[in-house]
Amino acid sequence: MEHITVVGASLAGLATVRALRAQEFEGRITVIGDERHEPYDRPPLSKEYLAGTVTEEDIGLTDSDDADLGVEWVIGQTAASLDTAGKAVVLADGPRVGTDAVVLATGARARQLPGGFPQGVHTLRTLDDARALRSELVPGARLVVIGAGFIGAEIASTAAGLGCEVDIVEAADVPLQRPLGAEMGAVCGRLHARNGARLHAGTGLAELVGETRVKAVRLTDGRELPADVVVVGIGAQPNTEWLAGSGLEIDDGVRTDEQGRTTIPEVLAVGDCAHSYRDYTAGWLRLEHWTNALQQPAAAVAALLGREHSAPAHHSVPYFWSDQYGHKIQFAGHRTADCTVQIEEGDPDSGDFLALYLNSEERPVGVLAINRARPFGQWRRKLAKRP
Ligand SMILES: NC(=O)c1ccc[n+]([C@@H]2O[C@H](COP(=O)([O-])OP(=O)(O)OC[C@H]3O[C@@H](n4cnc5c(N)ncnc54)[C@H](O)[C@@H]3O)[C@@H](O)[C@H]2O)c1
Repeated sequence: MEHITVVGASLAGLATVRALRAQEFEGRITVIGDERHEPYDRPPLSKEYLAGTVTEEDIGLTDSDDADLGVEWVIGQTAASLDTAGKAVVLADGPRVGTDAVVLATGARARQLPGGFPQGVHTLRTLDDARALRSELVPGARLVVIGAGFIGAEIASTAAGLGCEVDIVEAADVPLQRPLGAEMGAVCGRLHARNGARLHAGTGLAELVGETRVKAVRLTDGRELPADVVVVGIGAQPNTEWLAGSGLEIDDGVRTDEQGRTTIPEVLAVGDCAHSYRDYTAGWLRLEHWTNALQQPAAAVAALLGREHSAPAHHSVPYFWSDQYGHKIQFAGHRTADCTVQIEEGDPDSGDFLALYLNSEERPVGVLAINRARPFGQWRRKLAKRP
């Protein structure tokens, strides 16, 4: 194998390149990325970068060691199709990048509302999105956030800290219901009220009011919330449309095994765009977590280079964290519908506690902590030891 092409120049793409060199691949590497920026870290976009406490330079992911990776960066260019038979990635403006293998690391994008919308309505996924939103979050601005998931909650928290008036609209009965369940989702929901943001749960967006510029948000329950700025944080979808016709199995992401192998040899997928069979959960999961984008590529590269036996298997426990109103929320493991929650230490209402998720056999399969990083780390390691 002489030339490997990585499509996607964000965390998973960069982690792939680093893993290729760390695992002694000495051939040519090309990285294609459609954003016009070098790889940067996304978690600060809804937190410190939005708050203005870190700069664009601070969130850059590459360091001086990366200069030695010997990579050809094709930045600001979109891959339009994958010709698996002809072994090439075809760029949107025509050129073909011939290659021996491809690692897909195209990530996901923010789900958009259908139809057009007036000015003042934002999504947040990219640095350019964050720049545009940041300029609007001035003290006293009335912000309505649609969706109280990770993005919505973090932006609400940052905006409240900047002196904005914040309303959050959540379709489910509590925020973060899918990852955390109803009981702990409600605990996270109470953080908003305690910090001056109004959470409207169990209702959705009916209409954005305003012709050229947004003025209000009309809810499905008939209420109208005045708005100077609106953020839509209603989930993400994998960037895989360009792979239609490639022969890859696509179903909410590119289907892969634990190591990122697709159904086509020499094509792998990693990070947010990969819908992988996970040994840890004995099921299919498309993880949108930073840690997965960082870790999965090393295993994928080992599989690609035929070095699985010398590289550690990728069985890591799913993990995410979120920073909201000065609270560090951390979760590891996998919540299933039959889980019950047991408070191990602290008190959920104090915003400082650790809870275990027990399956029907009373075995811990997940751990949630707010502001309890140390015991959380111990539990995370214990969960990782589970077969
Ligand atoms: N700390 C973190 O891990 C973190 C932080 C920011 C972003 N992210 C990533 O960013 C991506 C997007 O995050 P997100 O928060 O948009 O997705 P999400 O899936 O976490 O949350 C979306 C929320 O919007 C709600 N919703 C959906 N449609 C709605 C509607 N019409 N009206 C009101 N509510 C509606 C859902 O019930 C859900 O609570 C994900 O990939 C996420 O992992 C992660």
